[in-house]
Amino acid sequence: MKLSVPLPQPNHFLTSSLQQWKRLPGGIPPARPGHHLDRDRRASNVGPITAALSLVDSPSSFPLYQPPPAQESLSELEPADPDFYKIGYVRSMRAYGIEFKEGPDGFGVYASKDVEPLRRARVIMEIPLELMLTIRQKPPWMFFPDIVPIGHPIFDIINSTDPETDWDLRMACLLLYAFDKQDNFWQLYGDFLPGADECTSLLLATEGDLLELQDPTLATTMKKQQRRVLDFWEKHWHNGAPLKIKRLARDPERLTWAVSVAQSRSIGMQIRIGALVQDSNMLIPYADMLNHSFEPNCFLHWRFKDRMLEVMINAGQRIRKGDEMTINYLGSQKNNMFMQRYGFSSPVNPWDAIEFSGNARIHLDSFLSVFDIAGLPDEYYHKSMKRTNPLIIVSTI
Ligand SMILES: C[S@@+](CC[C@H](N)C(=O)[O-])C[C@H]1O[C@@H](n2cnc3c(N)ncnc32)[C@H](O)[C@@H]1O
Repeated sequence: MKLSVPLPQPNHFLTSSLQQWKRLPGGIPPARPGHHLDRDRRASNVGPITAALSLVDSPSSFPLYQPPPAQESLSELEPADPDFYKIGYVRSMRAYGIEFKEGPDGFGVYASKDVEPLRRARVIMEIPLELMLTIRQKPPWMFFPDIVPIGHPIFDIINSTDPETDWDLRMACLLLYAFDKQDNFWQLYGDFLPGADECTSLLLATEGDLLELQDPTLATTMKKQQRRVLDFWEKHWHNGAPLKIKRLARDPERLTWAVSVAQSRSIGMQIRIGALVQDSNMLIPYADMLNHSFEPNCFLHWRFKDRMLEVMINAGQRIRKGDEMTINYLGSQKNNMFMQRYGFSSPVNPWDAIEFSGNARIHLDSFLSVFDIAGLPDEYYHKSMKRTNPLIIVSTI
């Protein structure tokens, strides 16, 4: 009999280090301890990046966030210049009524005020395209913003990847390149990303950790994935590689960390740039702080007209101050898929089924109620079939 039941959550990866994170005034995530880059040095290099945090309690002193002098409401947003990226103008990220802080699942996004249910979805974050790392899913590879110059050797490395399977390697290359590129926003944002010791991704797990999963199939899959990343590093980061490649990932651990960030924080999305609709992989700063729920109160929406990613509260959703804002990462996937990509599983995953050796597939809920298993958390007993919340709604405006 083959059982597929929720795996234990590997929160031990997170808990010890998370205790050290302190909330700054204004609810802005502080830089994580032990981050790999020198924040002060980079802060002095990066001039034009700002984040407008309307409705957040109070401004933070962290240089990444320079709130505007006056508070703005949604109706007062200035129209965006459609050519902003051509002229190099960097727009701000804006947040409304939320704060970023530490919670049981690492950093998360929390409501800083009550929100009454509205008939229409309501914006809580706006993130402009030029702050994201975006790469087209099919060749010819295109990047937004166009940070990789054609002649740069990282472009050849990206070009060598398998278009079908290696989106995460491409994104990791782009991320490492962005960290290295002078004045790039990601040099600052890197301080907000979890370090290798904080990331729950199983790509970073030791052999012993993988054995503890008690899921040989998942352990084998993860070992193959670790090998794939290592092979990629050995192929491109060899002794003869140019210095500008070598310094991006001096050791394989650095590349593995970047791939785990790519896997656990990026999303696939269809965006329209000009007349072209592009399937893209995107790392979206600030939105990547949203944790997962099977009953999310938010969703992501791409606003075509000014190339903004909006995080929106579901229409009709009541929010209480302090509630965590969540999205559904994968829709109707089982826990092994969540474990594989994000390094966590959920005891309330409505899509996890118990498989028997015959043809029968019994939903976990039915199994638990039929056999009246006692002593399990209440969450196991929920009966309602969850609706699938689409992660992204692409506007047709
Ligand atoms: C996109 S990031 C979200 C922000 C992250 N919590 C942080 O500290 O930066 C995804 C990671 O958050 C954690 N996470 C998100 N949702 C979770 C959940 N429902 N249960 C446990 N961990 C979760 C996992 O470590 C996952 O790999």
